[in-house]
Amino acid sequence: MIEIKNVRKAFGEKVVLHDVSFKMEAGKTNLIIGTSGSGKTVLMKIMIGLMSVDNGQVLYEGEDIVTMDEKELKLLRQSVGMLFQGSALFDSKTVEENVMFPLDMFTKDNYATKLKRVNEVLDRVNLKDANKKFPAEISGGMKKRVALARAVVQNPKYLFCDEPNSGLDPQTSLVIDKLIKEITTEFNITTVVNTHDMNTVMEYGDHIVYMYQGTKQWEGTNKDIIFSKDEKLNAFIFASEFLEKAKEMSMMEAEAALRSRSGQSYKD
Ligand SMILES: Nc1ncnc2c1ncn2[C@@H]1O[C@H](COP(=O)(O)OP(=O)(O)OP(=O)(O)O)[C@@H](O)[C@H]1O
Repeated sequence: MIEIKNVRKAFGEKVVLHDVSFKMEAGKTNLIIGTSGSGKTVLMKIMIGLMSVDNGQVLYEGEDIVTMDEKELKLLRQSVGMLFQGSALFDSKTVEENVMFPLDMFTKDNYATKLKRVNEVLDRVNLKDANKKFPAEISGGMKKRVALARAVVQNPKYLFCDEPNSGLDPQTSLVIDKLIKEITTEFNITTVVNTHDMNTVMEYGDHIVYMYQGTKQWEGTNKDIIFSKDEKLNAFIFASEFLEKAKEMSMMEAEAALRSRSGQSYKD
């Protein structure tokens, strides 16, 4: 579990995070959502220890990373996997070499052991027979899967995904979301996803933190969102007519279910 407690961050006079607190639990897809400039990226960088805080704590299983030195942070980062926007693969390395990179960096395993692990994770993201291909030779969705394989190759306890669906079509996005969700549950990872994708929010939002102008405006699950009365959250989530309609329909269905449970007819 990762817990953020009373985190404040300012750049000069400008406060970009005001007293933010929340918990991200293991085995859950924890999402951070919010409009552009609301502080999601800064929050993510702080959670990974790439940016300092002015105030507050960032606790990994109760251990505050704010007070850790570089050596302790480096050790912690070995249990953290990261999936960046745009995949961030090395163009001059093959798929296999890209996925093996963290093992080359952080382990002393021999090649056969590393290759076995690489093949396991490539298999897990449904990417067999792509080992010798270069990033330029594969699709955007495949690149994301390679990047995900690389992010989990060291069996991380924590997984950070920054806009994992950026640049992908809706169907491929769903494949990536599903994989992230499955891997999170399967290996009981504390996964934190920074996303703008409403499909992800509705489908995989086990726990959602909505950021508004540097404050945590709302927190809940994808099911709670449907019934939320928070005007700022609603304006953000139901900005499209399609989602507004979906909300209305869900409300009607829920109402009908409640009425039938209490013995009333839906036509009442
Ligand atoms: N290094 C920095 N120096 C000064 N201001 C910064 C810095 N990094 C971020 N900010 C400011 O902090 C605020 C929050 O930025 P952040 O990148 O976290 O937003 P975001 O919610 O991730 O936006 P987006 O969805 O567009 O990526 C913005 O006003 C931004 O200009």
